Amino acid sequence: MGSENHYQMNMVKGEFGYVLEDVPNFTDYISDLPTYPNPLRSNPAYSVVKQYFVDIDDTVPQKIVVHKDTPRGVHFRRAGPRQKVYFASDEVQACLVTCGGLCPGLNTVIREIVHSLDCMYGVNKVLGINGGYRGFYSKNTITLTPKTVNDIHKRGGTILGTSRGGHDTTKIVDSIQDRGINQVYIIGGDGTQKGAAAIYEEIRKRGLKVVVAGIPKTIDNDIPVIDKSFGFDTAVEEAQRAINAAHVEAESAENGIGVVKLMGRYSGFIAMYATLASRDVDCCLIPESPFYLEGEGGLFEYIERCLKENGHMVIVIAEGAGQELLAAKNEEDASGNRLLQDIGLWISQKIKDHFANKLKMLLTLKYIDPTYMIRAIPSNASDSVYCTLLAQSAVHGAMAGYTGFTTGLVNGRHTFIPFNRITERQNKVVTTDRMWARLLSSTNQPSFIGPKEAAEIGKQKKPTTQLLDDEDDCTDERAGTSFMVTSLIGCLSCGQ
Ligand SMILES: Nc1ncnc2c1ncn2[C@@H]1O[C@H](COP(=O)(O)OP(=O)(O)O)[C@@H](O)[C@H]1O
Ligand SMILES: O=P(O)(O)OC[C@H]1O[C@](O)(COP(=O)(O)O)[C@@H](O)[C@@H]1O
Ligand SMILES: [Mg+2]
Repeated sequence: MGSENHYQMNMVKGEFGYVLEDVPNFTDYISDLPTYPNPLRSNPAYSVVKQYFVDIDDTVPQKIVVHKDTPRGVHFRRAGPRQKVYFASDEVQACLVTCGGLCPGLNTVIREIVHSLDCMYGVNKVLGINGGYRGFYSKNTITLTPKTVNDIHKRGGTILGTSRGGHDTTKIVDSIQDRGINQVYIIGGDGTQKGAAAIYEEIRKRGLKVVVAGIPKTIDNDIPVIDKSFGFDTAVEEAQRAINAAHVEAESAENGIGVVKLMGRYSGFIAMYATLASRDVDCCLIPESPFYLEGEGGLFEYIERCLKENGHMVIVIAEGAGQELLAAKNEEDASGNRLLQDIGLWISQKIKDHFANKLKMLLTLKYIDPTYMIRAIPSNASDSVYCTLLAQSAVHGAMAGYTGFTTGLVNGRHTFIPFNRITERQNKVVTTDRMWARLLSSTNQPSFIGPKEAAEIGKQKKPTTQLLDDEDDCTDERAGTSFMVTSLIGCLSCGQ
């Protein structure tokens, strides 16, 4: 076994190409810390469970489809309770913060962290940071108890409030130190996890016994490595209501077109899965698949054909799709995310103009943008269970002295993932994978790829049985996953 230590990740190499991308632990930078038996040993609910504690050597492979001669590949540390913990119950002062855009399930995660700390580890000092990162140094905290958070999972949004921008590492860590906080739970997306990594690094530089644990939140499902993010199922489900409405409107009019814009700044997962689930959608446009309007194989030609054949059609468009067709806005939000133009409005106008002016064809187009209605609802049943497990994993990891990690589901198993793995790239729909092919075959829409490009892609294609070794690689089975979308159609990221 060889090992390399970095601030954000400990890399352990074993036989047959085994690699463990391990998360940091207090023991990496603080010596002689006392440990305590895990209080769960005497918890009546859990003490009867056989093998309740996770073995120190348990790891989860990122790639689970293998050939007999393929290297074992990258593994992540399995989440779950450990025999020993690094905190006495009354020593813990925890805090929670939610950052970035809203997502169904935020309140569920908050509730479950507070409840897990209390019921599993006897921890009852938990603070809520108000209004995202800037709340650490500019707002009062709120006390969170099992009683005060008991019903919050039934509400959308976050009881703590959230914000973009305002990340000031020094001020945040000063505030953590001043308040005597030693467990920081940070719930947020890619930007938030980058901020969490910076906080962890500063804490480590100062040599503090303070855990930084991330819980990945992204309604767009744009965080890599994990099977999927909480709130995603809920968003796909809620999007059905908008698509149904668009379909009803379109079907009821002569040459009716329903256009629905769904979230997805850089990744079209919600649009793709909402389309696959609905079966009423005739065209799905996502950021990863550029499209064009005019000419052979273009969108206008396809719309004309749909209207001739069916008398109506439904188009789903992700908010980040086709941005290259619009004049760039060159504006950013407070977190540095590029502000997008309203592609739904733009495309609706283009379609109307084309059919009125060029084809002299009468059509009725209705445009629906349900973005904030979808984001604001509470998590559905499947996401709520997922939120609970993520929260419990974060608490188990923190109590066991792990830090600088994000909890996440990898191949249906809960794991601790180093921050840099989560923040180094974005998860995107791979349009050369099977899931996008399934979508194209279900809608019958054009691929918007010219014959020349298709030939190029064909040339690049690896043999179908070859296992992919690149980082976008994914696996066929989501072992043990009972989630609606994943278990029905396969892996969210690669479409297998
Ligand atoms: N590179 C970064 N370094 C430190 N903090 C960041 C970084 N990017 C974003 N943040 C902070 O993370 C928070 C949330 O980021 P944002 O991009 O709005 O949402 P999300 O986390 O959902 O992607 C903001 O407070 C922002 O200032
Ligand atoms: O209007 P806001 O709050 O800036 O949010 C809009 C953005 O939020 C999102 O829902 C996701 O944002 P996050 O980066 O916070 O996860 C995007 O789909 C959308 O572009
Ligand atoms: Mg983001």
